[in-house]
Amino acid sequence: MDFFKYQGTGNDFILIDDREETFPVSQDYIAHLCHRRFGIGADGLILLRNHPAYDFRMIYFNADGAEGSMCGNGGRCIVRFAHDLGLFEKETRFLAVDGEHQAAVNGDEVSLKMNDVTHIDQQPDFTFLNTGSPHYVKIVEEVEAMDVVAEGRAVRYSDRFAPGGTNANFMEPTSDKRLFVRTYERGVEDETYSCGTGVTASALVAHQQLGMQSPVSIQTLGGMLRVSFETGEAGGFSNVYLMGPAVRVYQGTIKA
Ligand SMILES: N[C@H](CCC[C@H](N)C(=O)O)C(=O)O
Repeated sequence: MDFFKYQGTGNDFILIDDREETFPVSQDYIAHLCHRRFGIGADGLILLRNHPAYDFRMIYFNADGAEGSMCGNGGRCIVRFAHDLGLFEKETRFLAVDGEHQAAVNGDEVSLKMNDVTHIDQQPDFTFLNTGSPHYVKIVEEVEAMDVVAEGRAVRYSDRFAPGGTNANFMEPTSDKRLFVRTYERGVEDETYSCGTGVTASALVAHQQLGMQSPVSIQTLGGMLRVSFETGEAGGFSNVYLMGPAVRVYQGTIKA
């Protein structure tokens, strides 16, 4: 079976063209393929399937092999993959676990429209919101020096977010238009180099809490992303876009 490897700001994914629907979906098998020692190695695996009403359908699995909620960087990578497969030229519409997404390719950049965000749970020392996946966002100082794995894991497994858990983002404003964000990802159970839905959540929190204006630039361990948005009804957000590079890095064959 052929596979392709893509990455978007260092969030890396195995992409499979599964339009024939022959991929043997099983949690153990997907976890094995994503394993960085025994497998190909990736933060997640994504199947591209046909859909009668859309250019394609995205089915996303976290590195632990379980089907995940929406993945923003994975969404940008599958758009690049569909473009490489010749499924569209400049703009596309596809279906993911959280509904319809529009996207566009422009050189190395892929811009992905995210779902509107209506409900934001503002607590005294953190914010919780869903940008396709659940995200805890905390504003911190010296994010580069933090132990993101230890602190993120404590949040992820805390009673507050049981039983589903959450992704955990730690963000530091570095100018009036810029953030540095680090993310502990549930389902990978580690810090990743970048998390698209997490960066999106962080930008919206930066607007709400710090008055940061769209577009917000976000530095991650794996590179720069941008998020643009409009403020909607009753404190919500609409026309939310996640933008940044997404590229193919190699291709190969999975041993039968
Ligand atoms: N890396 C992803 C997030 C995956 C979500 C996953 N960790 C979950 O909560 O199921 C992103 O770029 O948005």
